[in-house]
Amino acid sequence: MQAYIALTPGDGIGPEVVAQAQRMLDAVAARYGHTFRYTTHLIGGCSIDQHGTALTDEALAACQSADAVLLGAVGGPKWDDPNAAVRPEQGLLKLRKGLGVFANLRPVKVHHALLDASPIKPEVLKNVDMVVVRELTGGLYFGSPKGEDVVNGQAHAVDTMEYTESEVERVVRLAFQMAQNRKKKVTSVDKANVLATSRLWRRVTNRVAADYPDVTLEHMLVDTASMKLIASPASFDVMVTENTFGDILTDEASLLAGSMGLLPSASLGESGPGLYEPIHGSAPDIAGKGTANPIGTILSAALLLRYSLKLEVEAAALENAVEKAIHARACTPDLGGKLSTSQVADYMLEQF
Ligand SMILES: NC(=O)C1=CN([C@@H]2O[C@H](COP(=O)(O)OP(=O)(O)OC[C@H]3O[C@@H](n4cnc5c(N)ncnc54)[C@H](O)[C@@H]3O)[C@@H](O)[C@H]2O)C=CC1
Ligand SMILES: CC(C)CC(=O)C(=O)O
Ligand SMILES: [Mg+2]
Repeated sequence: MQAYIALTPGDGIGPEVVAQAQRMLDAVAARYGHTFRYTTHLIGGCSIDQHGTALTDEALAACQSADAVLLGAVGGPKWDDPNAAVRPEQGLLKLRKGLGVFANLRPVKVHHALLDASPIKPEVLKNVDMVVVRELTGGLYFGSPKGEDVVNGQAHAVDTMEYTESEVERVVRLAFQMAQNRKKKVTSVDKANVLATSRLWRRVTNRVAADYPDVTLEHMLVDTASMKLIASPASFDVMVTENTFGDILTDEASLLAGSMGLLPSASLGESGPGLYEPIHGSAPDIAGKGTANPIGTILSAALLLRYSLKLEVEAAALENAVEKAIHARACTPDLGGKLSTSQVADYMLEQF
């Protein structure tokens, strides 16, 4: 097949990990007789430096016309001035909104060869295989009003958590559909004892659940969920939650797998290109050192093959290459290995 993939490497380790994922995609194309065409676009701090904005309309339009978008990460200390009018993260939010990708799927698996890489006891990690479905284009990151002003002579800031019924319904429905093909359990995470948005979330989830009688639904408050994720992670199958809760809970969940550098994500909408990115940020503390773990981005490329290009065999082959590398502990220092970012991909390519 012929496919057009837009690359948005971004800042910090973003370009380092996207380069390795692109090498893996090229290997897939060569082995299975596909042609992948790429364009590369600035996003985040590098776009601010060049264009004064974190994502130009032209870059967004190019991503919208692609079959899929593969992103690295945005941000870094250079652009962290609290007084700055433009921030790198605005580019990422504009891209997610512009692509309409409301559901961010973040699978969390524990590889038996990495049990010692996690601070959690091995017996607790047994049978962990879950996916967090994070709402991605609503909630606190997008609600209005948002911003700073002065009230009664005092600096004042506001962020707004808002959701409509249809925004909740579409992402919850997707979570139930995923659960039907998995262990048939949905855990909906909210803060319904305090937040109005969570009470709406819970009501809509209960209504949607009636359409999926084969799936068990449990509701869990987010504070409890953050504890259970560490205490009994194997009890989860599909966890569905709003934007901010999902953002935070998945960084926590990366500890189960062993490193922030391991977890991939796929962001999907009703139609149009999907957006694929590791769950981590631009990791300024290791940027430029060649030690970033590329696996989260390579697994994101596998999800791109699966969801956007419908190439299941190819996606599984890429995941298998990652499995082999992990099994052999051909890994970067975050997993106790000695390999560089590109050497991890070298190893996978040799086995591919
Ligand atoms: N999707 C995105 O583009 C995101 C961007 N950010 C931005 O990234 C910048 C840094 O944020 P942090 O809070 O430091 O979060 P981070 O996710 O970049 O890093 C957290 C920790 O995980 C490690 N880490 C992350 N990815 C890794 C990888 N692939 N291999 C090995 N170690 C890895 C880092 O070295 C660091 O110690 C900030 O500007 C933040 O706004 C943060 C999260 C997501
Ligand atoms: C950088 C933020 C906009 C979001 C984030 O941390 C994430 O998507 O994981
Ligand atoms: Mg995050």
